[in-house]
Amino acid sequence: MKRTMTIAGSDSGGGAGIQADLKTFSAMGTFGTSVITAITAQNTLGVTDVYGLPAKIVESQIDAVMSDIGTDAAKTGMLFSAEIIEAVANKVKKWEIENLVVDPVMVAKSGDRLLKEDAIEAMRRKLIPLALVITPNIPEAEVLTDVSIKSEEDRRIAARVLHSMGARYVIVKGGHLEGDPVDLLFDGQRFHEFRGERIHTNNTHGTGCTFSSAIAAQIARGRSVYEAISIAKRYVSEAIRQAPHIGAGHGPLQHFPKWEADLD
Ligand SMILES: Nc1ncnc2c1ncn2[C@@H]1O[C@H](COP(=O)(O)OP(=O)(O)OP(=O)(O)O)[C@@H](O)[C@H]1O
Ligand SMILES: Cc1ncc(COP(=O)(O)O)c(N)n1
Repeated sequence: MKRTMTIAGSDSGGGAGIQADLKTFSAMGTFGTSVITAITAQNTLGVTDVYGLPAKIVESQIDAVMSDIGTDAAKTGMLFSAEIIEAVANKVKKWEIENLVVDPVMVAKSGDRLLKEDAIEAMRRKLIPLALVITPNIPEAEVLTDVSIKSEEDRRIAARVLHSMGARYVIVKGGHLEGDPVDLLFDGQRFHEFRGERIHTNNTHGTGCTFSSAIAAQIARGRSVYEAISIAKRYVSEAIRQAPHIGAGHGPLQHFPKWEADLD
C-alpha cells in the first residue's frame, strides 16, 4: 500500500487540516500518517484558539514516521510559524522527500490567521524551493509574490514568479474567483486550465486541504501531476456536492470510503 504523510494543523471541527487530509488519504486508498504542527479550537463558524507546537516535536514526529514507515508523498498545510517551516524544510531535505505538495495555508475560510506574518519569508525561501507542487489560492499567491491579481494575465505572472522561487508545478486555484472555478497550472513551460462547475453552497470548509491531499495521494500512487490534479478536482467537486450539512457556518465536505476503487 502506498503511504502518504500530512504535516498540518489539527481542526477540532473535523472539516479541514489533519482531519480532512487523513480522510482524503483513506478515500484515495493510501495509508495516511500525520505530523501535527498546531492545534486549533475550530468549528464551522471559525477558529477560537490556536496553539502552535514547538518545532522540536514537529521534527521528532517526522523522524518517527520516516525512520520506520516512510512515505511515497507528503503534503504540508498549516505550518503556523517560521520555526516550524524551517524545521519541516530541513527534515524534507534530510529524508529526501521529493513528492512534496505544499498548500501554503494562511487564513481559514472564516478569516482567522493560521500563519504568522513573519513566516511568509521562510515559506518563500525555505519551503517553496522544495515543492514538487504548490497549491495557493489567489490571496495566497498574491501575498507570496507581491503581485496583485486582477486579471488572468496577473494570475499567470504570479504563477511564473512562484515557479521561479523553485516550485516545479504551480497551481493557482480559482475557488475565490467569480463564476465557475478554473484552476491554473504552470509547469515552467506551459499553462493548463482545470475547469470545474461552481457549486453554490456554504459547505466548503476544507476544500483546499482536501484538494492538496488528493493530489499528494494520487502522486504517491504513481500518477502524473496532471492526472493527480484532475482526479483531485473531481473528488473535491463531488465532496462539496454531497456535503452533509453539519454546523451553522462553513460546513465540512463528504469524504468517500474507497473512492479510488471507482476510478479505474
Ligand atoms: N464552490 C465550489 N464549487 C466547485 N469547486 C470549488 C468550489 N470552491 C472551491 N472549489 C475547488 O476546490 C478546490 C480548492 O480551491 P479553493 O480555491 O477553495 O481552495 P482554498 O481557497 O485553499 O480553500 P479555503 O478557502 O477553504 O482555504 C479547487 O479545485 C477549486 O476550484
Ligand atoms: C487546521 C486548519 N488547516 C487548514 C485550514 C484551511 O482550510 P481549507 O482546506 O478550507 O483551506 C483550516 N481551516 N484549519
